[in-house]
Amino acid sequence: MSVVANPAPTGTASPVAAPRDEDAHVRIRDLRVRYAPDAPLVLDGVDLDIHRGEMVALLGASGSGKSTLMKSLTGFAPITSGTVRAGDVDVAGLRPRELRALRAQVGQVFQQFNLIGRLSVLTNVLTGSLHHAGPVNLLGTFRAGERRRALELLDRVGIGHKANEEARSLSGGQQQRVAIARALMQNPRLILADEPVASLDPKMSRVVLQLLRSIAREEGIPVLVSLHVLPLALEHSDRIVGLRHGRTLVEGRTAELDASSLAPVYDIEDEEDEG
Ligand SMILES: Nc1ncnc2c1ncn2[C@@H]1O[C@H](COP(=O)(O)OP(=O)(O)OP(=O)(O)O)[C@@H](O)[C@H]1O
Repeated sequence: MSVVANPAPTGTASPVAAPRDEDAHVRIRDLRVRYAPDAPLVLDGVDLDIHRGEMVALLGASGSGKSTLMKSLTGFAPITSGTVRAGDVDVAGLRPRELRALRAQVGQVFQQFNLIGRLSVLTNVLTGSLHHAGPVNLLGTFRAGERRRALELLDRVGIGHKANEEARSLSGGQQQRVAIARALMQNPRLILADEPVASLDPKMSRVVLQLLRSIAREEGIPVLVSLHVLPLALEHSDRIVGLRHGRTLVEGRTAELDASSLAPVYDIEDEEDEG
């Protein structure tokens, strides 16, 4: 179970300890990250658990460390101290080959979709399987089983009828669903979605977030999603973690949080006081 943080008084934000479950798929403990030896800490003692079947929303002002926290799970951020575990893998100190294997198991979804626009929707989804394969001719050599699976996934995200269209001809919301199908094509053990709805209108944002949450629930894949819009986090997550200046300011079950308990995450006056 989790606790609702008592938002720290102005200027004294502090991490909040919540009871931890040793079975969590993701277990981050006391993570500190700095990008260069003399640079300031970007993450300063962050703990995070994500369980199977759970969608956790990451909130925080620009620069609070959300992307860095996600990158720590795929070895793209330097782990200065602390532990980062994904499944049974300790991310710090992995060799390049081990890192590639880890990344193959993590589905990633980004704000800008990152599709190959001139290729078909189906081929874009199929590229998700390349994480587990050697170099392949993108246009010809996917196996029939992979094509079937890609079509199933396109149906799963609601755009099977678009399979043969060029990716660039789709709307933003449809492209993001292609990106999610591509992530699922990896058979991921974890999905990281870094501001996946920042380029979408409110209606499409809801569609995409509902889809991610249903994937978490129905496939049991843990999902970590960073968001900028507080009501979306309150509507579409099981748990919320609010970062501020690289520290956990608020953490709790979404059902136990509301806009006022999360407001300090974005408290601008607080920043001015600290300056
Ligand atoms: N590769 C890097 N090298 C040096 N500094 C970095 C690097 N990546 C991020 N930072 C710094 O780390 C801090 C946190 O950045 P990060 O992107 O993690 O924040 P964020 O909360 O995701 O922000 P946003 O919401 O704007 O994407 C920022 O001060 C940023 O400049």
